[in-house]
Amino acid sequence: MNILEIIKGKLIVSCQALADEPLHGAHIMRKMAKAAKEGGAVAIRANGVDDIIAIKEETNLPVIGLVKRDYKECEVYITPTTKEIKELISSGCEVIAMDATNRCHPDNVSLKEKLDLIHEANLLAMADISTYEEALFAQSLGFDMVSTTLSGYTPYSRQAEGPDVELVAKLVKELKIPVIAEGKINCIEDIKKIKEQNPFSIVVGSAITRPQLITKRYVDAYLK
Ligand SMILES: CC(=O)N[C@H](C=O)[C@@H](O)[C@H](O)[C@H](O)COP(=O)(O)O
Repeated sequence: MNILEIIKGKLIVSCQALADEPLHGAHIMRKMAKAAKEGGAVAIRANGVDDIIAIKEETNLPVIGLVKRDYKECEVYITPTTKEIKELISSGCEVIAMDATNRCHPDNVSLKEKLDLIHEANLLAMADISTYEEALFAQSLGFDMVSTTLSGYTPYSRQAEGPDVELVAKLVKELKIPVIAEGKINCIEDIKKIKEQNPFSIVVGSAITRPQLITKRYVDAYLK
């Protein structure tokens, strides 16, 4: 079965912890992914080659891979250059997720050239976008799917708590390629609202795999 068939109508869990987060480390992310699989996740979104290899070894689930890396004077950090794409191609992931926002990338390589690199390796490409226009552009370039990952994380996109339900709805209506709903889906109510828009699949991250943020929500609710 190809990955699109596997993820259609199902939950993907993002298992990520950066170096400054308590759960950082491939030995922990592999267990997080194992727990997600036991709970019914059909694929994992993961950051960095070490985590991807460990997660694949532990779960054998399809992986949407990315490499988060900061470059000087550049806001783009999700698979920002061809260097990260090449790392991911050798990682064993099935899909490569990359920033497809309308911002300057650290290298002078166009999104189209990066996309071609992914397709030449026989992998699928996910465009992480923040607006409707960026999604349309990604589709016109030939990306295999778009994800609303970056809504709220670019200065010009919607800034609000909770998932961007409106963007998901508009993308599902207007786009021909699969639309993945991702970002700020923090509770069961959010899942219900998003599901009504009929996205191709849903990604949940922090609400499942970042216990420091989960704890904070409970602490805040208790202290308020
Ligand atoms: C904005 C950004 O850098 N998002 C990252 C993308 O890979 C991850 O840190 C998120 O956890 C993921 O998108 C899932 O979203 P949420 O954790 O809100 O469920």
